[in-house]
Parts: sequence; structure tokens; C-alpha cells
Amino acid sequence: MVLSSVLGFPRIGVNREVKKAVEAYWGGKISADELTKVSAEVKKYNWTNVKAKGVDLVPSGEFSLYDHVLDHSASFNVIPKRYLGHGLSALDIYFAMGRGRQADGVDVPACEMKKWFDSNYHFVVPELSDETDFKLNFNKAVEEYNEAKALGIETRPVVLGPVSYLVLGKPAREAKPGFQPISLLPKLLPVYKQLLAELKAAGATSVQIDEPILVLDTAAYLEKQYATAYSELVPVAPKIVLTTYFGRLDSNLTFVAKLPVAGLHIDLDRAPAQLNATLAAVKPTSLVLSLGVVSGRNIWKTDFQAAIKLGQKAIDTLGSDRVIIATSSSLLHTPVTLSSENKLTAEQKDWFSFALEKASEVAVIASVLSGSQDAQVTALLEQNKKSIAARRAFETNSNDAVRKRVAAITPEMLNRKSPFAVRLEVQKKHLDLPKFPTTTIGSFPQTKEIRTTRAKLGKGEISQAEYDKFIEKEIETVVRFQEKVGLDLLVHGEPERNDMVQYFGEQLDGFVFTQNGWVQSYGSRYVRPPIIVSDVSRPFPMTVRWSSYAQSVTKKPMKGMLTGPVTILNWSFPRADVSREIQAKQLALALRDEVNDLEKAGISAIQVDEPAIREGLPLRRSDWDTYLTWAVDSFRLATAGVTDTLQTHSHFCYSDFGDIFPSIQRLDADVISIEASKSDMKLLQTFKEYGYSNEIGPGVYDIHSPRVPGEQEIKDRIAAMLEILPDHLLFINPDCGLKTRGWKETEASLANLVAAARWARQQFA
Ligand SMILES: CN1c2c(nc(N)[nH]c2=O)NC[C@@H]1CNc1ccc(C(=O)N[C@@H](CCC(=O)N[C@@H](CCC(=O)N[C@@H](CCC(=O)O)C(=O)O)C(=O)O)C(=O)O)cc1
Ligand SMILES: N[C@@H](CCS)C(=O)O
Ligand SMILES: [Zn+2]
Repeated sequence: MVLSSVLGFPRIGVNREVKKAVEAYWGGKISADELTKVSAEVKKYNWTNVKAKGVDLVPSGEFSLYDHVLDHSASFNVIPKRYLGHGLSALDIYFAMGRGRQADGVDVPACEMKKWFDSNYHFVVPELSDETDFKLNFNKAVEEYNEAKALGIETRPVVLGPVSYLVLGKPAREAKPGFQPISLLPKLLPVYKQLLAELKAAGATSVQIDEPILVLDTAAYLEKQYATAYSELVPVAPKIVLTTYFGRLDSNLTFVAKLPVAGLHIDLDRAPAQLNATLAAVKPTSLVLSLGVVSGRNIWKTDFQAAIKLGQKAIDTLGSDRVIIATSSSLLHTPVTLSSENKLTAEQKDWFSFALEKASEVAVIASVLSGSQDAQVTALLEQNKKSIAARRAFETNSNDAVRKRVAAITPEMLNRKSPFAVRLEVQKKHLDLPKFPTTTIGSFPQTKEIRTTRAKLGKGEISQAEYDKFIEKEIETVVRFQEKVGLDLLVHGEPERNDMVQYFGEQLDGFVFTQNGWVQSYGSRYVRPPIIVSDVSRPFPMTVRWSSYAQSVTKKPMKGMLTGPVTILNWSFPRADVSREIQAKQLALALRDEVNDLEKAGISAIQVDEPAIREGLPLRRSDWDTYLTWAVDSFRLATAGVTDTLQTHSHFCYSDFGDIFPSIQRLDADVISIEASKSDMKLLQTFKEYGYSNEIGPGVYDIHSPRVPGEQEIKDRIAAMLEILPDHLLFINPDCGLKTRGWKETEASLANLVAAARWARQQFA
């Protein structure tokens, strides 16, 4: 019999219950016990509903109050010393690591967050050194397994594997030079053995161990570590299904197929072509093969016929007892359920599947392949055929004007009129900014008042004119504040934006958006990715009104603010029938018109944010060049249509640039701002080594935490930066936008930033 499985379910609750409860706990409004009750309800909802859809292997242990990697760190006692000794409860230590803490005499910044592979989810990076004292503080996998069992639901626990856990970590501050986290594997394995043995004793018959780094080139060097780890774990553990996702195993398959585990999961959504090689490799073994045929990364309905074909191929080689039908990855990256959507048309709704619907899809596909197809399944198959055909028919509609414009893009359209050195001089005169200009990344606090006023507009409780007046008032407040605190290049604060991507999606043709399609981005912060369904174009200017208004109330230069084509694409659910390149270029043309309109409206600096450019990089190096060419070209297409006086900015948070520096240079933005406050100076050193030539603002403080950076702290950072970067190219700004911050800490932080910049002007005149 072919079993069905879901690799992980969204842990936010159908109505964002977890966000609300976690934030209420942080605000002192509910107790830890009440928070536990909310978590228990959400887990119960997930388990019972996934089970009710007919899924055989229901996941447990992947629920999280903040981040699943952080859960492992807390459980393994990977807790940096700075969080200990303050008398905090284990739960408060956990949250302090996730978001920092500045209260009651405790002042600790958060741990670093990084992007989870090529997704918009962020994990908290484990900090490791030879001093790390691994022990099992608690066994979350067992606790949740038992919790589900008590509800009468048998689950398959999910654990992040030891090799991936270590490779995703970084050397702690106290680590010796050259320390490599993977060297801790022998010390970590006893903890995994204990965890897995306890799971077996609790009655779990199988466990899903995630080793996503197996789809990266780096895993090729870890064959020995994988062999050691799994030969030690297998004898004590429930049956292990080694789980890979987001890409292809490629040559790593050779050693993975030899590991003594019971099963292997591969992602056939991202890498369908790996099926043949995997079948050949596992055929002579006794491995069960779990086929990720239902995408965990997009929201399109699965084509049952195509999935059944892949499944049948595997059955023909391995037999049905050795095949599992699964989601390609955890469903963490998809919204909870389509049934919460009341505004999508029936035609649109018929195109999509969210997490609960996907759970049903794996169950249906598995029952067809098992030969246990009843009348209900036959009807679902028929219905799916119709839905897929309807979507295909819709896809043939194209906007000819957009297609022709993309086809007519010329190389000249990608180039600014003069080289950077010329523009720099022209812009210095035109903008008249002081040395070490201070600026912010765009957003100012999105207060409860802003969000509720927007919600009132949505519900029709206030008119558009009332809402617009309110936004004008907010913009003016932000402008006056910036003038008062002494910032140089101002922003309008983005109060009109629900989100930097959703806002544009809602104004562009070719998108649809959801009411409740929330997806966790980090901690308690969620996003509602818009969905690209057809060719993209800009019916009207999108930001000109607000940027012009902001400029009209100040004499200081105002920076226009847009989200770049690659970031809009990456943080939306893209269409599956057209390449990402084409979608990025369509977006770029729409943004090019917006950039040109902003310049015409008298705006003299425009920031086009591309924080997702690194995240969109393919996981395999051999695929990089193709991506980087179209991604950088798209940014250039959006920004190059302006005169030399227009200062273009771009911004990148999570600046894990690795080897893509030449592409950052090729963007040819006049100024870039990058997240740098939590990385050491190695990042800036690399900019220097590559000879980065344009202006640059490395963030001087972390905005993800409510903690206020001291003036001296910022001065020290500026001084350190100036040891590496040329002083005439340096901007001073925070790491990222301030939308998640409160006004109190924003005022204090920016006052310190401006004071530190003024000091630098005297010190480094
Ligand atoms: C820069 N980042 C972003 C990423 N991805 C994006 N798509 N956008 C980003 O900005 N990826 C990398 C980083 C991740 N960082 C963040 C930072 C902040 C958030 C965030 O604040 N999310 C908000 C939701 C934002 C939003 O869409 N707001 C809407 C609706 C708000 C709402 O809940 N309204 C209530 C009613 C009002 C009330 O009572 O408060 C409701 O509908 O019930 C809006 O402003 O209109 C969050 O709340 O998590 C995300 C990623
Ligand atoms: N302009 C955006 C960029 C975030 S990455 C902001 O300030 O929120
Ligand atoms: Zn940012």
C-alpha cells in the first residue's frame, strides 16, 4: 500500500492565533500557561485536520513558537552565555535569543537570523564553539508525539538532522579561529541518540529526519560525517526517513543511497528530473522512497495525472510498499486553508491549494496509486482534471502589449547614461548632502493606529478620502520627526503599505491577493504573498502621490521608495507556466515606468529594494549564472531610465552575499544599504577586496530587536567601518526598515545614530 505523508504543517493557526498569543505574552497580557494552551489548540487543529484529510503520516514536533531551528538550539543547550544568569525562565531565554531583550536591567541583542535556504522564512542561527556543552534540556519531539497520541493521533515526529543543524550554525564569538561547527558532530551525536531512543521508547515507529543541506554543493564534502552520524543513530532510533527538499541530490545521491536509513525523501516539485537516478540508486537497497509531488512552496493545485505518473513509475521499480506520496517540503511556506478566502472568484479559487487542501491531495494521489480508489476519489480525480484544464486555458490569455514590451527590451535600456564616477559628482551637487549622509531604509513604525485605520477602510467603515487624509498626516509626522532628529535624506515612512510586496501586488495587473493567506516570515511576523496569475503591468502610478506629498512638506531631499522586481517576484507566489525570468522582466518594466514617473514628479533619490536577490539564488552553483544575469538585468531595467542627477539606492537585508559581489556591483545602484550590524567586519572587508566602487551604507544597528543601540556603540561601528571603507562613499543608516519597531525606541535609536554621524563628521573630517 502506498502511504501518504505531509512533511510539516503551518504553525501559525488558522486565524494567526500563535502570533496573537506570542505577542500578548511578550506584552505581559497573557501568562506562559495561557500561551501553552493556545499552542496546544493549534497543534490539535493541525493534527486532527491533516488526519481527517486521510493522510497516513501526520507530522508532529515541527510546531514552534518562534523558529524550529531555535527550538533545537534550546533543546540541545546551545544557548550563548549572554542569555544566561539574568534569572529568566527557559521560555524567556528562548524568546530573548529570538528577538533580544531589553527590560528590567537585562540588555541582550537577538541572535542572528538567516534565510532558510531560498525561502522567505528566517531561522535563528545556532552559535557553536568547542565550549558548547550539548545536553538534552527537553525532548520536544517526544513531548509533541505524546501530546498527539493523547488525542488519539499517531504521528511521525520531525527532527532537524545533526549534520544540517551544525552546518546551518556559525562559530560563536568565543570560537577559535578556523573553528568549523561540523567538527562538533561527535559531541552532538549522543544527544541525538538520546532524543531518538526516547522517541522509540515512547512508541514512535518512524521519524522524519530533515537533512536539507543534502541539496547543496557543500554536502558533497560531508559524506564521512553522514556515514558516521546515521550508522550511529539508526540502531537506536525509530525507522528513519532521511528527508531532503528544495532541490536535487545530484552526486550526493551516491553516498545517501548507501546510508543505513529506512527511507529517503526527495523533492520532485523542484527537481522532478532526479526521479530516474534516485530509482536506479535505491532499487538494489531496501530503502522506501518518499516522493515529494505536492509542492510545499507554491499554492497551485497539483496536477493529479502528472503526480500519479511519477508515483506509478516509482511503484513499477520498487513496488507499492516502498513508495510514499508526500508534500515536497514542509507546508510551512503555504497559507493554512483556502476555505478562509471569500473574495477570490470561484474561477481563481479553483486554481489553488493551500496547506489543508494539499494534505488532501497527497491522500488522494496515494489512494489512487494504492488501487483503493472509491467513488469519492474518482470524483476528485475528475474534478482535478477539470481544474487543471481550466487553469491551462486561462494561461493562454496573454497581454500582448506586455509580451511585446518584454521582447523589445534592448541592451541600452539596461545602462545608465553615464558611469558612476560622473553621476557621483553630479548628484553630490544636486542633493547637497553632508559627508556621511544619514538616512533610513524606508518604513517607520506601523502603529496599531495605522493598521486599524487600514482595516477600517477595508471594512468600509471610513472613506478613501478619510484614509488618504490620515496617511498624509502620518507622512507629515514622519517627515517632521526626521527633520527634528536631523536626518539628511528623508523618507515618507511607508504608512500606506500593508507590506512592501503585497502593496505593489495589489496595484499591479496580473496579481490576485488573499484575505487570510498568511505565511510565517520570522517569529511572530507573517506575510501575505500576492499571487501572480497572468502577465504583469502597471495600470496607474503606484507611489508617486505619496512621495510627491512627502516632498511637498519639506525642503530636504525625499527618497522615493519601491520594491524591486526580483523581490516582488520572490516574495509572491509566482506563476508556474511562465519562467521566473519573464515574470521579473514584466515587473521590471512596470517599475521602470514608476521610477521615471517619480523623477518627473521632482523626486531626486529613489530606493528600489532588492532584499530577496540573494535568497532567489539557486541552491546549486551551476545554476547561478543564469539567475544572476536575469536578476541583475531586471534591476537595471527598472532603474536605468533616469537622468544622472537621480540618485538610485538599493537595499539588502540578510546580506549573505557570499560570492555574488560582482553581481551587487553590476546592479550599478548609486548607493546600497546592507544589513551589517550583526555580521562581523568580514562582510565589509569582502566589499573592499572586490573593490566595490559605489556608495554604501552598512547598517549600524539591528532593527529586528526593540533594543536601543547606544551612541557609543554606533560610533564604534562607524569607526570600524571607516577602517575598511572609503569615507567619501559612506552612508549611515540602520540595517533595515523600522516598521516593526515602536516609536519610542525608533526616536531614541535614530537620535543616537544622528549624534554618532555628527561625531564622525568631526572625527574624520
Ligand atoms: C523585510 N521583510 C519582508 C519580507 N517579506 C515581505 N513580504 N515583506 C517584508 O517586509 N521578508 C524579509 C523581511 C521579513 N520582515 C518582516 C517584517 C515585518 C513583517 C510584518 O510586520 N508583518 C505584519 C503584517 C503586515 C501586513 O500585511 N499588515 C496588514 C494587515 C495587518 C493586520 O493584521 N490587520 C489586522 C487589523 C488591524 C489590527 O487590529 O492590528 C487584521 O487584519 O486582523 C496591514 O497593515 O494592513 C505582521 O503583523 O506580522 C513581516 C515580515
Ligand atoms: N523599504 C523597506 C525595506 C525593507 S527590506 C522598509 O523600510 O521596510
Ligand atoms: Zn530590509
